[in-house]
Amino acid sequence: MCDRNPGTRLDLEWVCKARVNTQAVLKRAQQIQNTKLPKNQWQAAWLLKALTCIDLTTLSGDDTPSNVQRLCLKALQPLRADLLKELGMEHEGVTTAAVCVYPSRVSDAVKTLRAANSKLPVASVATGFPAGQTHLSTRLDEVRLAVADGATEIDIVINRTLALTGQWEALYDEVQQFRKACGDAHMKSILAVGELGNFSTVYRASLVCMMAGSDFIKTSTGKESVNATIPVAVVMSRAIRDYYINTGHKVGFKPAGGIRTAQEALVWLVLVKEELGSAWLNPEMFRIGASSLLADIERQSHCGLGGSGRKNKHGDADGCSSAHFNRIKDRKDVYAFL
Ligand SMILES: O=C[C@H](O)COP(=O)(O)O
Repeated sequence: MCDRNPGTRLDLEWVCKARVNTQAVLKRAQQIQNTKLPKNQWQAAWLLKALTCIDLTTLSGDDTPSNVQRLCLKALQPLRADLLKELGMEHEGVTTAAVCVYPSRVSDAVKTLRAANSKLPVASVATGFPAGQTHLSTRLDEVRLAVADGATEIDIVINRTLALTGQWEALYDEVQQFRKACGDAHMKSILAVGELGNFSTVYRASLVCMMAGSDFIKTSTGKESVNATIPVAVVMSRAIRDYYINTGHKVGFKPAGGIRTAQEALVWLVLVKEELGSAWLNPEMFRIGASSLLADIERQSHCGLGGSGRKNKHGDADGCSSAHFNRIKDRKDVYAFL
């Protein structure tokens, strides 16, 4: 990950005066959703970009060492070898950005990745995920234990009660303590936007989390009834942009929850490119938290490369003729531009 956000003092005047124009946000979100998505030779490159920004996640009550191991191995080899070869990326070490698990599964992930000689980051959710309704001392211990087990990224959930009741100083103080407990581990702050009521509260909570030193702000846990949406992402991106303009510190953005299709992933890339710019379009500054997006990206990459996802009578994947290879040979360059 890139340079850390050191945070700033709590600027309560900025936080309290901030108002979000709902109609303007919805209009902008609509424009982004109507943007023409990349097709043909560009699409595979964009999908590859999306794939490298995924925090490949499993957050289930029935997680076990073996399904975490499988998740890690998938994160290390997220795309079929033949598809990578078609993209000319077979020697580039393409992986997802990180794996993301519950605190009690961190050691399983670390063990698997170490055995594979990989430095892929392990992210742990923490602070009473998903609700955040445990005592502060318990939430802080959870962060410290996950770091001690080898997590290098911590996805904390914020205390929604404090945000909903406008206790910004208390929220700032808690998030600062989480950041301290993280030590060198990078901290992503989950706002759980589906529970924050309105866009102004989302914007204010985003500012407070960034002022308290969050390295990323993240939309959702994936467990609320409303998770990552484009309008809320417009609001959070504007907060990131405003914070950057005012402080010079870049904070990353992580939509998460309910992102399941390659098409949706492309819209998220468009949003980041349009609202934050290309400097954010990389795993250092942008992540997609997702448990089941990868399968569709793999499927669509194959289709985007001319395959139908079916095998022909010789058992080869459709659409992988040598003429086809020639048509796509510049995709590696395309990828480099994104
Ligand atoms: O942080 C990541 C989310 O929990 C993933 O949500 P999802 O299972 O809806 O993809």
